[in-house]
Amino acid sequence: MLLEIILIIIALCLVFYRYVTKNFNRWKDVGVPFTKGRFPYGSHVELISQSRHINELIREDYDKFINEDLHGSFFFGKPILTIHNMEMIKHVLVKDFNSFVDRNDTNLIKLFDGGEYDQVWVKQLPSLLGDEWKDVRATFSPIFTSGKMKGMVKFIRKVGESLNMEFGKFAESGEDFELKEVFGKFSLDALATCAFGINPQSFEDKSTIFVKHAARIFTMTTLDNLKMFSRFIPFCAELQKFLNLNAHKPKATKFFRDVIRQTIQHRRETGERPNDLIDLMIDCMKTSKDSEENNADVIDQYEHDMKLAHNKTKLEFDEDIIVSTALILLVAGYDTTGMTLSFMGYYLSMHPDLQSRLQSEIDQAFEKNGGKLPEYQAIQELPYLEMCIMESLRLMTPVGGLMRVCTKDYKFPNTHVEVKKNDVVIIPASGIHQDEKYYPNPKQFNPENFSKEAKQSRSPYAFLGFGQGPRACIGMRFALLEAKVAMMMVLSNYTFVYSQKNPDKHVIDPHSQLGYVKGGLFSKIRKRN
Ligand code: HEM
Repeated sequence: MLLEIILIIIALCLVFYRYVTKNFNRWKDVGVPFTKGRFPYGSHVELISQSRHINELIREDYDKFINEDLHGSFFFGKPILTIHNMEMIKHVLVKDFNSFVDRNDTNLIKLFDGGEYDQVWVKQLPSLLGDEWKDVRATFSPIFTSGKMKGMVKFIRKVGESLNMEFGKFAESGEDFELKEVFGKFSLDALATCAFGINPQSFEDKSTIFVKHAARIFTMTTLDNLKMFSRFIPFCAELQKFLNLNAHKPKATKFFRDVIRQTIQHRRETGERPNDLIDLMIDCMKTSKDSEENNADVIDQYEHDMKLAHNKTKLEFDEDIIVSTALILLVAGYDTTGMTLSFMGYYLSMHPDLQSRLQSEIDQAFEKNGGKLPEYQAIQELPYLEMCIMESLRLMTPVGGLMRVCTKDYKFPNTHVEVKKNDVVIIPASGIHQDEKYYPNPKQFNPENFSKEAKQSRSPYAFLGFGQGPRACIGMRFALLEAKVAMMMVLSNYTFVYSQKNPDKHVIDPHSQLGYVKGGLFSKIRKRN
């Protein structure tokens, strides 16, 4: 009996070994340069051991193959194709988008698919597939038109006042402070106010239940990783779903689901309508006129590329789609925006001359509006402010690699390169953003990289901070508005001053979901005269 058991275990191990390694010759066979795969993790054990951040690995691999059009690697047994060539990137993200609609393949989606609370995550925009994604994206895109964003300024300004009060305390004490701790609170409160109808008041009290559950959502423990990756083991995902087991922070997920359901119910019962993102989402569920609004809003090539040509197949969703969407707006927007503001504060503290140029632009805008924060349109007309935000995003890119899955076999035009259905394609944003072909002195903070002339002189696909094409960041306008309002309110009153507490060398914290700096980024702040 013992012998039979040992033989069965050996046979299972061999099957598993074969299952993982069966594609390890894939890139060699088609003549694509690649990083070798090793059993069981693929090309980068650091991703499993969590000793390096993916953004750094993407950048290093890009540099290793910098003169190539593309390179291959493996994640566990999955072949990954990383594309460097701008024309090929354009095909994946925009021109032949219909062959690369999804961000996950049906296997990767298993990571999210479990019990009742995991379902909230499976239904989210970033994970949805094919036509279902198109339906949801087309339904909710209208909430981010510039017309709708105008109405958000009042909510963001209110949270900006708390941000200024917090900075006032640091200016008085002269203390060094960690930038993301402060900007994170701003970003959380701004998003929660707009997407959940609740101001968590993070500046006043760190221990509110909303803040605690949000902190849990943004933390990934080793146990979380184990639960999630266990779903790669054959039949494990199906079993967990059958047993209603949840891998994605069920307590916090339940909390947010209940909050949003209660808010929707309250609005329905009372007719209250502050016109925040929740109201706009509820409206979107009722109307199908979104495409007209989108068209009216197209302003440049980026927006043009982002347009999704799709006739919705399913106009009615249940309320859970609002729950999932509100939660993903919080998750996708919180850290990205908090980090971007932190990087910007850090770079401005390092470059007092650039900071004072930005302050002059902002001061003039306030003066023109009688000392008050300008209206939406005037905020959009501050070029240097946007240049500084984009340059911060270029140098410290929160989403270091854009992911697409090939949804039908595809051959890149005028090349011999073919990708098969279910192959994963990565666009290495963190590598491209530091390539001197596109950005001279790429390690230097230089907002001039985003002057009109500089932008015209390089491919539009050389900047991928918000992604590109129909699957680009849906919240870009909201994020930029949030960042602009925050910086205008802060810089009109205060000046960032470089802190000696900053690390000499930036290492990206492998435990941060997006690429934030290990140990944090510090600044001091001084009240302006
Ligand atoms: C500076 C802040 C932000 C940055 C840098 C950022 C960046 C990105 C990037 C790179 C993507 C992937 C795009 C692609 O694959 O082509 C993305 C997707 C997404 N972002 Fe953002 N984002 C930010 C803020 C926000 C905000 C504030 C929201 C919501 C209000 C948001 C919601 C989303 C959603 C829902 C997706 C998935 C879109 C889809 O799959 O259709 N993001 N974001």
